[in-house]
Amino acid sequence: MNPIRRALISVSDKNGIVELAQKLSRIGVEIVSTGGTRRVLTEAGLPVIGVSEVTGFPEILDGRVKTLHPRIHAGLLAVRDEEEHIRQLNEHNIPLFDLVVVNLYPFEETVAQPRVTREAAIENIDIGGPSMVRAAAKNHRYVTVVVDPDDYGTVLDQAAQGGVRQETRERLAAKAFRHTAAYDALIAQYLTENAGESHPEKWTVTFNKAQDLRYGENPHQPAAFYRDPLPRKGTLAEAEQLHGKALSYNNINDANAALEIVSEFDRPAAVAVKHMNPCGVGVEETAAGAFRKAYESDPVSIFGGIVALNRTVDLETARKMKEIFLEIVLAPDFEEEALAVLKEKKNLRLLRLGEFPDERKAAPRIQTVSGGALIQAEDKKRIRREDCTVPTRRKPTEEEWEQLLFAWKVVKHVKSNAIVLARNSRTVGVGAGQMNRVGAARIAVEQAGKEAVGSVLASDAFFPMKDTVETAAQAGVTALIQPGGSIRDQESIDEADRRGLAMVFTHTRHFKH
Ligand SMILES: NC(=O)c1ncn([C@@H]2O[C@H](COP(=O)(O)O)[C@@H](O)[C@H]2O)c1NC=O
Repeated sequence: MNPIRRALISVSDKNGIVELAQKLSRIGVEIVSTGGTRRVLTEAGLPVIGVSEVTGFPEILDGRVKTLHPRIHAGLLAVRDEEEHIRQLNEHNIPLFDLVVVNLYPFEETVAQPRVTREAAIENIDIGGPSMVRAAAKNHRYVTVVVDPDDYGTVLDQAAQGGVRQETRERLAAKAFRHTAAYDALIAQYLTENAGESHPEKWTVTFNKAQDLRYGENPHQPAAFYRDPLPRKGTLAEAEQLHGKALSYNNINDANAALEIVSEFDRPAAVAVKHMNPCGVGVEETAAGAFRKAYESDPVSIFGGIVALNRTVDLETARKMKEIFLEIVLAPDFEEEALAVLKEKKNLRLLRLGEFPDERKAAPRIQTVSGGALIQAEDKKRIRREDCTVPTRRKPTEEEWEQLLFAWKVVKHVKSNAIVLARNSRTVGVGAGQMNRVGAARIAVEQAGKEAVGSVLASDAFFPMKDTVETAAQAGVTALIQPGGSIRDQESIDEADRRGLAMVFTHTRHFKH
């Protein structure tokens, strides 16, 4: 147990600080503070020593230098069991600090503001605060460090009982280093993004915990959801849950997949997702029409699915949704009557995105692997008709072009190897995550059944052989879209020509694993 005799308090966010200082003062703790903090405490009638009185030096450079002084840092870092350290402190008349209470300049809040200037951001980089926190945390054998008001109570209780326990000091030191590491990571992230660097030599992003989850992908896997400290409008992490049970790990993952797919479309679109793959996607003139199409795509798989819309959910759509069992409905907004209808379903989770920006900031994709991490840019590439070439004799009709580009947007989000069959702006068959391409095609064709006739087929990567063209043709598919680029492209082109199919090359691959 380490008794608290002297505390160094320097906080930007002054909430709760007067109460803490009052209680410390009551148990006989001497308080030393920086300018603004001292003023607040003095105004509350507390006896406080100014940092300048300890350092014998004024706070200068608009506060850029206040606690950065040997008379502060020696008092934090001295090893108290080392005679020589104590002798040196005595020689220079340096006081020891037993407790450091610091919260830092609000860098996160500053850069979260919409039109923050670089100057404002830089001025909110705290230097003296993290130095004190790190010094105290390093020397936690003797010093207690507090960076979070949630810990005031524990420290006060223990201080009142004679001193702060070792395990508390260790826990608070770890928390302090997490705090300064996250603080610096955000500064590094801000400056790195501003410098336009995408894959720097060190990867130092930080996330704040949004919520604990009951478990991860399976009940024996502990899990939590973390959010980017910077506001990313229109993202899942920013969505507001309006109703229903708490989200699970799999819910969040699936909802994210649904959001990514529905964001591809400018026209009203609805997407139903199961296990990270779309089981139904529909585009129509209205939200209700889009949802009806997504439902008709695969009325079996949508059961227990996650549905995302890129338009406000209206009463008509809500009524249709209510007829089936869904886990989540995610949309930019809900009309009041629609909300009332959907809320009748006790467990249905309703997520409001607020806005639905056309171009969201691409977030890097991080995949941990044994001993490391793979980091890549998000696949934000969108294909336009002008990007494509048509190697077959027959060119797609206007209707086929529309359906091919629709299917292409969907196949981009299906796990590889991926094949999507579409007709009338809705999916009719999805073959996902197969180990060979023709296998995915067969699944999609089988699922489509009669609806394969007159449909189009999209493939996320090139045809290594002509077998997918054969499978498609036999099922009644009339046009195909694929990246092209196989050394055996000509065989697929010849096969398509022989059967009168139109084929489009996008020259872009959309693997998704
Ligand atoms: N420069 C310094 O020596 C310094 N020492 C402490 N600070 C910060 O100043 C803030 C408190 O200032 P004040 O008590 O004057 O309101 C705290 O967020 C603290 O982390 C400093 N400010 C920035 O680096």
